Amino acid sequence: MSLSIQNLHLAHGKHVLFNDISLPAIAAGSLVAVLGPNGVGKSSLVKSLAGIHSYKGEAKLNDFELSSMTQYQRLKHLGYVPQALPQASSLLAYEVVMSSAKSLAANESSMRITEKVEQAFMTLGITSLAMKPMHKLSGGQKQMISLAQALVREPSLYLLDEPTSALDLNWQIRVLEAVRSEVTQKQSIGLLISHDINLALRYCDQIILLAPNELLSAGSPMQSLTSQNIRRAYNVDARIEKCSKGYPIVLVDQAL
Ligand SMILES: Nc1ncnc2c1ncn2[C@@H]1O[C@H](COP(=O)(O)OP(=O)(O)OP(=O)(O)O)[C@@H](O)[C@H]1O
Repeated sequence: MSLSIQNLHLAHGKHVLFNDISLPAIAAGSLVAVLGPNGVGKSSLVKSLAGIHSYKGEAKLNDFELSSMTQYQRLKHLGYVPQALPQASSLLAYEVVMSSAKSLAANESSMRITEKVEQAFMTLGITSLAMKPMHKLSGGQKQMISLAQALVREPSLYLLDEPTSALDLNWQIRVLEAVRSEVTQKQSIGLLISHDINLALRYCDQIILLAPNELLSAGSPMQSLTSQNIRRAYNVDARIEKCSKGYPIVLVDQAL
């Protein structure tokens, strides 16, 4: 499986976000960070791939043009986790994840669906939330249920719009380790929008770095996140160092 994006043009009416962006092919098993400053078009890019906004150009999962997919094919192949948290309701978290699993599973036994739902809660380490009503969950807990709704459908392509923005330090690591291992084990592909460069450096194979109207770089984390590129994208002076555990980290010296 691979994701290919060629000559992509994204706009909201007359407001052009990107013109003619092409990326190196993204292979199965890759987790790819989409980074860049506020308002640059990260969510718009992912929403376009998810079928929420239109695009011009080519965005293919294998040979399948994403914009030509039916609603059912999108449900089957794409795991979109939006920035917005799921709605508060009296439904149990378990029921919310179950309904996501059932939306696809016409040919699966109810025992198999139940196994998948339980597995999604276990993968994320959130079984203690399963029997809680959605309106009693915190923001971060709701965010994890939103991710469980995507995981349970075992998509080929995850489109994750800041999936750890509401999570504390411990849960950010646990959730990203779960996503990383899911993508590797199932040989799916993940696009992960984030403002946390250090998490992206730690968990992603590739980084797409965006600046206004421009793809600054797309490649390995160390290729993409040079001081020069970070400066151009975010207007800050920054250094890439290694922490005592050997992970690369970005240290910001000052905003310019
Ligand atoms: N539905 C829409 N209609 C018109 N303009 C939009 C729409 N959605 C987003 N925009 C505009 O497109 C630009 C990119 O927005 P987008 O949400 O994609 O940015 P982003 O990089 O994800 O930002 P952030 O990091 O702040 O979440 C912004 O200028 C925004 O105002």
